[in-house]
Parts: sequence; C-alpha cells; structure tokens
Amino acid sequence: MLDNSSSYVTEDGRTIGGVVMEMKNITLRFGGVVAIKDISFDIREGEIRAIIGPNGAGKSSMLNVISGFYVPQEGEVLFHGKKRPPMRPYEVARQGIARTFQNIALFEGMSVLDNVMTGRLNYMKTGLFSQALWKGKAEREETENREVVERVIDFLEIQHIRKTPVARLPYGLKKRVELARALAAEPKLLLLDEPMAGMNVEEKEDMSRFILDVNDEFGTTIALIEHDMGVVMDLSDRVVVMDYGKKIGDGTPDEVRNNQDVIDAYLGVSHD
Ligand SMILES: Nc1ncnc2c1ncn2[C@@H]1O[C@H](COP(=O)(O)OP(=O)(O)OP(=O)(O)O)[C@@H](O)[C@H]1O
Repeated sequence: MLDNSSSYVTEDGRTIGGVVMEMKNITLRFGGVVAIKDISFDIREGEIRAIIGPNGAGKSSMLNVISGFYVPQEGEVLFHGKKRPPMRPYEVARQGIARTFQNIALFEGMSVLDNVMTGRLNYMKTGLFSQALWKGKAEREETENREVVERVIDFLEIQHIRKTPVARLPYGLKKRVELARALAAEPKLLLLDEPMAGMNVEEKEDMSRFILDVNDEFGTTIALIEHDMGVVMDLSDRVVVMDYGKKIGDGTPDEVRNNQDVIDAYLGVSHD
C-alpha cells in the first residue's frame, strides 16, 4: 500500500510521486441539491487523474472544488499537506494551478498568440509606472514571457495559426489554444474540463496525444473530468467515478472498468 509520500514508476517508465492534493470527505450543496456527497480521493504528483461519471454526477462541481472556485460546506482540501483556505483566482494561479473550461473561454477577437500571452499575466510583475522607470526590466520580462509562449505554441503545433483571430478557428483548434494558454502559465497542476467534449474522433486523438505529451515532457500533474468513459481509459493512471454526487469507483482503468457499480451507472441501472 502506498503512503502519501511514496512514489512509484509506471509501466511506461514515468515516475508518480507523493500526494499533492487530497480531498477529504467533501460535501457540496447548492440549496437543497447535494452535488457532492462525502467524497475522498487524492491526486499524486505527475499522474493523469480522471474524474468521470454520467450527466449531473457532480464532476464539474468537483473540478470547481479542486480549483478553489467552490468551497465545500463539509470536508477539507489539502494542498501539499496543508489545509487550503478559500482563494481568489489569482491566488490559485500563483499556487501553480491552471485550468481549461468546458465552454471555451478565449478572447474570440484576439489572435491565438495574444490569447496564449494572457496565460502569462501572473508573471507580468512590472506595472505601468515601473515600466516607465525601468524600461530594461520590462523589456526583459516581455522577452522571457514571449519565449515561454513561443515554446508552448511550438509544442502544441499551432505555429501556423499564431496570427489568426480565435473566432475563425474550428472547434478542435480552439480547444488546443485554450490548452496552450493554460500551459503558458507553466502550471504544476493542470485541470481540464471535458477536454474532448464536442470533438470528432481525429480531434480527440490529437487532444489525447497532447495531454500525454504535456504530462511526459513537463511532468505536469493533470486532473481532468470527462463524460465519455472510453476516451479517458487509455490516458489516465487512475480514475474516480462519480454518480449522483457519490464516489462509486476509484482505481486504475482496469479496476474501474470491471467495477459492477460503474458498469451499472453507465448502463443507467438505478441503484438507490
Ligand atoms: N451552480 C449551481 N446551482 C445549483 N445547482 C447546481 C449548480 N451546479 C451544479 N448544480 C447541480 O449539482 C448537480 C451536479 O452537477 P454538475 O454540473 O457538477 O455535474 P456534472 O457531472 O458535471 O454534469 P455534466 O456532465 O452534465 O456537466 C446537478 O444536480 C446540478 O443540477
């Protein structure tokens, strides 16, 4: 049995480290609706961790708890072993957490390059006043930010559209630009909100490859939620399955695939 600080090497040679985030007995309510009921699980450094479940299972609510956007009424979130207080979005970003959204949240009128640059906002320390006083420092900062952005653009193979306004791009590429913006923040923990939703088969294959490459190349820990069980099974190290706000499975893709409660939930068998 692994303890919180131990690590292991996967079959494909990646090292999975200790626990970076721990959800302990999380319950989240919206008025009378209980979106999450007493759920516990953890996320380990360097792993790809999926949360799956049918419609209304509570996945988005859980992603919002992980990102710090929702504060649960019960339970606690431990980040690197410490209880995490309620945080504003910029504080979350400073902790090395970045995310994408299910309904793409890009600046449609701006170019791909400018959108990806917004991922660096937290690194732009030089304000307007000091920019005027310290031109050299501001220029250095701009060059550093540009270098990171250009690396991400190369990595995600979107050089050919760098000047294109996002509004003109097909859906699959918009999703990739959103991933690029999240990566530009150089996150330690990347949260992906239904990264394959609305994609065709080819776009899903591309996105899967990029998710694996990001994890492999940068060692980024990735937590993602997905509706479609199939697409995450080949990607993930471990999978949490939710249904009606409860956790009904947690384990490797094989363990989860063979779990009767999970099979029933996906076949729509009622179990109250
Ligand atoms: N802001 C909110 N206010 C009230 N109820 C909400 C809110 N957000 C979610 N809920 C309710 O909480 C439950 C879980 O919803 P959630 O969106 O987390 O599920 P989901 O698994 O992400 O679903 P989907 O796959 O359809 O996106 C649902 O019953 C939903 O109606």
